[in-house]
Amino acid sequence: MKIVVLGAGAWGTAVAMSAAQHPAGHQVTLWARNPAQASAMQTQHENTHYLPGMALPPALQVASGDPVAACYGADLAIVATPMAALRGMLTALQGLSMPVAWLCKGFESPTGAQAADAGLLAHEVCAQVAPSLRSGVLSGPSFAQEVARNQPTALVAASEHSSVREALVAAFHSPSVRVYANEDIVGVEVGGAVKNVLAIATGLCDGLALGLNARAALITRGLAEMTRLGLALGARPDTFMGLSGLGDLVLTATGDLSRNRRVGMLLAQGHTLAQAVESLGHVAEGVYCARTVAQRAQALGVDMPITRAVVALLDGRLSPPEAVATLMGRDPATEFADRG
Ligand SMILES: NC(=O)c1ccc[n+]([C@@H]2O[C@H](COP(=O)([O-])OP(=O)(O)OC[C@H]3O[C@@H](n4cnc5c(N)ncnc54)[C@H](O)[C@@H]3O)[C@@H](O)[C@H]2O)c1
Ligand SMILES: O=P(O)(O)OC[C@H](O)CO
Repeated sequence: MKIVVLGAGAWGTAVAMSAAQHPAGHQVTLWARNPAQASAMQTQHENTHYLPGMALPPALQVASGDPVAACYGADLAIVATPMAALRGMLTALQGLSMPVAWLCKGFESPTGAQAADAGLLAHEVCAQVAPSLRSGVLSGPSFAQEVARNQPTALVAASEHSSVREALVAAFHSPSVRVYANEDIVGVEVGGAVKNVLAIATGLCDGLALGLNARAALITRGLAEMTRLGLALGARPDTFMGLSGLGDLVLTATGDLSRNRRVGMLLAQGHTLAQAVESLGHVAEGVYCARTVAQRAQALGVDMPITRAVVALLDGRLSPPEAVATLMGRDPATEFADRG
């Protein structure tokens, strides 16, 4: 297969490296928007800013310039930018006929003239700007550094189009990566977005040394609120027990490679949000989509107390100890309040 990965951050680079070593001998091109970064990767055989210390496979091609031109002749295009760049990239790609999948995990955060609009999931953005694309998402518990080292990883390919699911499995299922297909793109995207917000909460919890009991409680109650939002948006309940739900939540909420978890830990240590974000050097999508998650939940009448506490923390309305006190100070509740 010919595969183009558009976006040369940590995850786009890792995914391109993995595909370029696939036993089927895929031809893989990694496209960077910054020509200087592309030429540095070509000469150094390394993405020194976003994935330092990982040698790029010799077969991996690097490109820059027009992203649509980079896709000509490809069998599969992968959008590996953050959520904030997805709309622009899909608008550019709207006329393509090959399957297109994105890797970003979040809700779009509306800005400028659209600030009052609801923030959208990636497939909702695609429906607005590129409805004729055959599209989907590749998600699941996956730290870029581990995939770049070919450490065992399981992903989920979600799309309503079987040809997109099949293309993603053919491209990425390998001796080190298992790719499971799922038709529930709503559930897969909700899991990938909300786990980032919840990882900020567990980072805060661990940064304040609140203990393992507290972290397990946050993960479990976080899964409940993620599931409630997903069901209200039309997802299937079992998706939240899968790789993009429980799997990615456990990884991101507990794994020290997580940027979102690190934001929570830095806030607990007294850093400002601006300092925390600046020190990462990478995107932490939970910072940008927490408010949107809370707004969409509120519009649907879905209770998401952990998400609300994270938003108040990020907005500076609550200090780290106050955010914890707010969660612990809630009235007693039934564990499964939605049971019929
Ligand atoms: N890093 C991971 O382990 C990982 C794993 C799974 C999913 N993801 C998701 O993948 C997405 C990308 O994450 P990342 O880790 O690669 O981020 P990163 O911060 O490492 O890199 C972001 C990349 O996007 C590029 N970019 C930003 N705006 C762009 C634009 N307008 N056009 C083209 N390129 C643009 C940047 O130049 C950079 O190369 C995020 O939504 C993230 O949640 C990341
Ligand atoms: O580093 P994070 O917090 O963006 O998480 C990376 C991946 O999404 C984990 O699956």
